[in-house]
Amino acid sequence: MMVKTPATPLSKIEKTPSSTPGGPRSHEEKLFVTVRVRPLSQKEQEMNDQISWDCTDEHTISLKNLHPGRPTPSYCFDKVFGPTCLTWKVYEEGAKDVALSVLSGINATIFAYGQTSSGKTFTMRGITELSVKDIYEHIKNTPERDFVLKFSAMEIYNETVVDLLNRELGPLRLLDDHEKGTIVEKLVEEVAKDGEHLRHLIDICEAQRQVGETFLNDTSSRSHQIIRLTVESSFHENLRCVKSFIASLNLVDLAGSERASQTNVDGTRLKEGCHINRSLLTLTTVIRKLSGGKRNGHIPYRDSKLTRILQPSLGGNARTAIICTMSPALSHVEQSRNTLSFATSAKEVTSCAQVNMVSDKQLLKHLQKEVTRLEAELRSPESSSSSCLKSLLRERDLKIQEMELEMEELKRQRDHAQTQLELERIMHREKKGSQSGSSRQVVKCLSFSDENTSVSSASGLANIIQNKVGSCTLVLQSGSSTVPSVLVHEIRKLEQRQKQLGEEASRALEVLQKEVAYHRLGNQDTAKTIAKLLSEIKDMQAVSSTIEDIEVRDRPNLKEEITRLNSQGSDIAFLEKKLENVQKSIDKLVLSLADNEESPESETPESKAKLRKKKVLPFTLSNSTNRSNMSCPPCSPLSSSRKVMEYGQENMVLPEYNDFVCGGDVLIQPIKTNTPQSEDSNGIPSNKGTPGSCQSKSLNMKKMQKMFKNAAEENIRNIRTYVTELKERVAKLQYQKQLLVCQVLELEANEAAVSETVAPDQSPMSWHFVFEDQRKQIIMLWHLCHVSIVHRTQFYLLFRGDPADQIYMEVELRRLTWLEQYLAELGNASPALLGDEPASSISSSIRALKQEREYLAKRVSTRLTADEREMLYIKWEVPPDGKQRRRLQLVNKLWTDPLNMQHVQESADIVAKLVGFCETDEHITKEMFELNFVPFSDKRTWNGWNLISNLFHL
Ligand SMILES: Nc1ncnc2c1ncn2[C@@H]1O[C@H](COP(=O)(O)OP(=O)(O)OP(=O)(O)O)[C@@H](O)[C@H]1O
Repeated sequence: MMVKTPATPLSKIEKTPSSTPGGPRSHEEKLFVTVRVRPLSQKEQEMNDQISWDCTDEHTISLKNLHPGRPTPSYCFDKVFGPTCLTWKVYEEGAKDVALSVLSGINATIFAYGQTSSGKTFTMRGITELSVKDIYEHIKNTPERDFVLKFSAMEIYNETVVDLLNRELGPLRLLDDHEKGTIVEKLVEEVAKDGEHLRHLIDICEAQRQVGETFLNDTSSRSHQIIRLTVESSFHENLRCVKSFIASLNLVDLAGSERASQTNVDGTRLKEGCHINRSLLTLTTVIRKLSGGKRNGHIPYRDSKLTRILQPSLGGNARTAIICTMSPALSHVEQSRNTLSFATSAKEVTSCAQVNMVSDKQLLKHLQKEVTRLEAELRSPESSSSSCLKSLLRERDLKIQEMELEMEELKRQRDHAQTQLELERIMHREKKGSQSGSSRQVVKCLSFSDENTSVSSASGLANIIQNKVGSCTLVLQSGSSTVPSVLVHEIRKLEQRQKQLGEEASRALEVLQKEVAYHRLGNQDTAKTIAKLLSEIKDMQAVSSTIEDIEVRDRPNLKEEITRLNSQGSDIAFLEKKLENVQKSIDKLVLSLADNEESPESETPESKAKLRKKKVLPFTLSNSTNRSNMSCPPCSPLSSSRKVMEYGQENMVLPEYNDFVCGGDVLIQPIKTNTPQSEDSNGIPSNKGTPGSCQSKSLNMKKMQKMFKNAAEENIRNIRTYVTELKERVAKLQYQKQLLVCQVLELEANEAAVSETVAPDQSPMSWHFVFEDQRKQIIMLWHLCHVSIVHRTQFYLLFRGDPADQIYMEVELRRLTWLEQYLAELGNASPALLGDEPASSISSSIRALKQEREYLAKRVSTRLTADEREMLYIKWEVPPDGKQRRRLQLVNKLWTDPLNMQHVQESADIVAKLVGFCETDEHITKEMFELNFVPFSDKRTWNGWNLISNLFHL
């Protein structure tokens, strides 16, 4: 079956093999990388800053030739947008294609990267707005598909993930889901009703975002923001849901990638800077590693929350567009070059997007969820469907009450007529007694509805009846005698009334009889469904017990166990299929029960509408909170129950239902409405089989309805409980299987890691990359953990990338990682839990570092010449503020910018000079770093080391 392509032209998407019908196929493509240069800002203009970049053509950007004679670096990208370029163009040419992939079931991510104030937020706002507009436009133009849009948004601030729709939730955890990858626990997902609602949600998130003022940007975004639009779409053919897609579009506005020292940061801002840059450092590392080919060893996605969340977008199952923003100003040249270098790496990264079709299994899960939700709704007293059922029952009760009242009225009128007739008879007898001898006789009034004996035939009577009504004397004379017309008229009226009463009573009775027959049919249907359910459950029991048998067997080893469990997959799938059938049957049962309760007479247009709505519910794909139009059509149960209803309404044959027994009681006796009425000894018509008996039948009817309902509900309850138990068993088996798979994977991973450490199979080139990477991480961790700068210097200068350094690097990295986590935990723990001791570890480290700097500052005058000092003061921009302060200021600037390798190198050189360390010093050996951080203790040779040992006694 062909999937219709979207109406809006999605040129590239339609061409990709991934969007071709017939199943998900992956499509490899490079990340789409563009660069946007903003105009000079007001501040930059005021400071007479120069424009230092040329957008040579729409793919190339080059640094202006400031030093004639030297070569000018230039960079090529998928697109380069100059300062005059408007956002809609950036969207059209740099993001639209990727963004709209989400409509074809392909994950997409667009993110903006660049230093603070380079225009990331400015650009992403426009891109988000235009994407939303196009997505809704597409939905409007594609009526053959049903769409549901879900919105969520999060912020990563200081390595903490927060929900931007509900900050109250506090920090959110990241969980690993074997199907979906990393998921953010408890992240609120809101269904967007329309474009306006979506924009409102985006505004809420904007307002919630952490913004702090930095030197470069008055409204600097200090956090990474991810807006996620999840699009579910399904395509229907002949009222059947044929294909469903699900994909997410991530719109990511990263925090500034600037160097901490450049943003005039301290305190809180500095801490932010470290975290922001740590995330970005990991992002850079990930991109760099991916750009070198995926086989280039381990990709450290897990090193930061940002990269964990964006993992699928970084070389995974997503199409990705990166917009790198930059300032044109000369003062930001270094940062802009960093940005361009990041963009250059990103260009080489390949992703492998595929169409995400909702598999039958997922659909089944979804439907099961839906069933559970509906069941919960049914159980809850306030649920909509149960209140709907209740109102139907109320309607039914009212109808019955009305009918009972009507019967009462009919009975009353009949009694009244009989009394009148009786009265006339008595008067007639009196008259007869007083006029003995005359050939007069009382006209006998006839029973209800008996034409042969009706009073109408009395018109030809020859008898004279005299009666006195009020002031009139009514006389009926036989033969030629005259009959007063007023009396005849009265009698006819009575006759007519009698007849009407009889007819109305018959009609009322017929209605009740139809209802009874209708219930009987409904019951047959219910019984059939229950029988079918029981047989299905038997099947399931058989499969389930087979699986359980296998479960208790001995397990030779994990791998065999996995193979065995995999072979059980089909059994589990069979069980799941069966479960689905049972669920459907239950729903059918519930529906047919509801149908059966619906009397044909009480089927008002409103109740019909309710009924229709109810029938569709179990087959709706989305939950009730989704104002979804994505529903599968009503299926088979409806047609059968509808047939029953039609039969009940039109073709009902009044039953031979003497045999209709419920709980051993014969509930209804056969009633023959056209049987001639019998008379009692006084000639008064008998009540048996007359409308008078309808009241008691109506009561029986109510009783019967109740019994029906209770019995059916009890059955459904039992079946549901059983199905739930089976579901739990299946889930347990699945869980055990996953657990075992995880164990095996972990074992394999450990084995691989061990073999890698023992016998590194790395080329010198790849070791060089690993070394660089690890060194950067170590430098960042030293900074975060307030490690002694003497230690940093010694380590930095000793380990320069020799392959033999690998083990030392590994050990240092592991220890620092542990240390950082330990400090972070201390930072997060409540003071009550900490007591006095550990909290002081952090501050004592900071104190020790301060003392170390003071100690080194004292050595500035002894270890450096006046010229050397002066040069350093100029180079490190230390103003002449008194001797001691100047020296300390210089030392305080050392080792403060962990991202700037030049700064790190120069800091290390100065500290080495101050402590008299040289790499060839025979007392300082690499071995001393192998097992612990407390190094060589000979103070004579290495005066700084006594401080270091304090630092690591945490
Ligand atoms: N292309 C552009 N045209 C005109 N003005 C721009 C452009 N890009 C950015 N700006 C302006 O520059 C300023 C900084 O932009 P923006 O806040 O988007 O930077 P940012 O990179 O998100 O910064 P931060 O990382 O600190 O949040 C804003 O006043 C914005 O309006």
